Amino acid sequence: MPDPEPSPSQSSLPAAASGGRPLVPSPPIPSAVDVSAAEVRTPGAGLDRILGGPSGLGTAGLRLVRREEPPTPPTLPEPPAAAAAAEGSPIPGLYYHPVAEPDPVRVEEVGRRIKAWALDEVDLYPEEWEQEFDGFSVGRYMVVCHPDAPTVDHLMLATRLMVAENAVDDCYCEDHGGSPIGLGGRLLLAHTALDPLHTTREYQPQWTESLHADAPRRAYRSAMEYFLQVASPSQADRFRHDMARLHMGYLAEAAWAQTDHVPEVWEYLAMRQFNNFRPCPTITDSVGGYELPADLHALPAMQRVIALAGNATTIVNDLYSYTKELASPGRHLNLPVVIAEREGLPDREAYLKAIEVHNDLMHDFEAQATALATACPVPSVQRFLRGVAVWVDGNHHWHQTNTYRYTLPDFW
Ligand SMILES: CC(C)=CCC/C(C)=C(\C)COP(=O)(O)OP(=O)(O)O
Ligand SMILES: [Mg+2]
Repeated sequence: MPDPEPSPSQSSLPAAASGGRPLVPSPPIPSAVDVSAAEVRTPGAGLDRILGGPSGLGTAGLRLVRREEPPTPPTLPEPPAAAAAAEGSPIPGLYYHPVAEPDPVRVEEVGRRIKAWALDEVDLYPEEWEQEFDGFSVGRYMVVCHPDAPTVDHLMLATRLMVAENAVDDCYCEDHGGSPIGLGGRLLLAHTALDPLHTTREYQPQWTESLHADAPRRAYRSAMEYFLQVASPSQADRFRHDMARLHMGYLAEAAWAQTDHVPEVWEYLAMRQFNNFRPCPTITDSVGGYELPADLHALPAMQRVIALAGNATTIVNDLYSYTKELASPGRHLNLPVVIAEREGLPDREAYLKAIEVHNDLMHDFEAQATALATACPVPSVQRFLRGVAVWVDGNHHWHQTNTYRYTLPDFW
């Protein structure tokens, strides 16, 4: 992967590991000073065991202190007057953190390279979809979500995967030929582009050929091939697991659409925990050029932080895409729509309640992340938590400023 690297005018993270200040005025990870002990689950005994390392005969070399530490990230920039420059308005009452504008040099380079990949390497879309592809502004999205990526090559890992994930959603599930009918089969076969089929010599070639059969599979296959050049086996496996979660969420949404079923609010939230941005923030270490070890990623406290972060980012999408989804054919479920239907609230009240749900998720995410960062003073954990928090903030920024795609309802 060649990298004519534009000099980043923005980079960050983690405040703790770099000794610098955070790029965004976001939660004080890893300082837990403002979190009441009653609100936060203490990371459990599993953490003590991992931090202590194995204790049996001959295990001294396996202790946590022997882990390779993440590289020190680049120097932090001056905080810009970013929010003022951003297009689009934030949702009134939404709890979020403003971020620095993404480095325009990186945005342009990622935008140039992703278009070349889409057109020349995976033949992603027909000419008529070009405006929509450009309007998605995936370069801006990924640069703002990964300010600590050491190179544009690293950013491209996230960018290709983001485009591929959206191609699957659009072409298999939603408004570019998607349908709930037959979705399970399509998703499973596409999933094999991430998690390969191991079969007999007779059938292997047909499977290999199938990975070129449509744009979603070409995109998944290629994006994963690049990702595997950088990700460790456990990072790759983490990603596959998160993608399986995502596909399960798509299937539940589709099943409800097929029978025009509106789930209860908690059931909708359960579906949306799977049909979720989670696979994007959880590659923050691969994109940052370091690794959160598998046993630390698997900690229940880390899993809770990741789930809360993913849920907050995804409800942000429900809120910003509300009018787009109301205008789409049929009934498109999102949190305000489900609250209105299931709790008998007027649209505006339901929307305002959905904002509160989002804000509660954000506060809980920050409290749990702070508690974990305090309990687990390991540089890769600190940096990963910071990376997830910045992804959450960058995701909000992209939704707020993507006025090509999203418009706020007239509720204020
Ligand atoms: C990038 C990625 C992993 C996406 C998976 C789930 C997904 C498509 C979203 C969380 C976005 O939700 P939605 O389909 O409602 O998107 P738009 O509102 O149409 O932008
Ligand atoms: Mg949406």
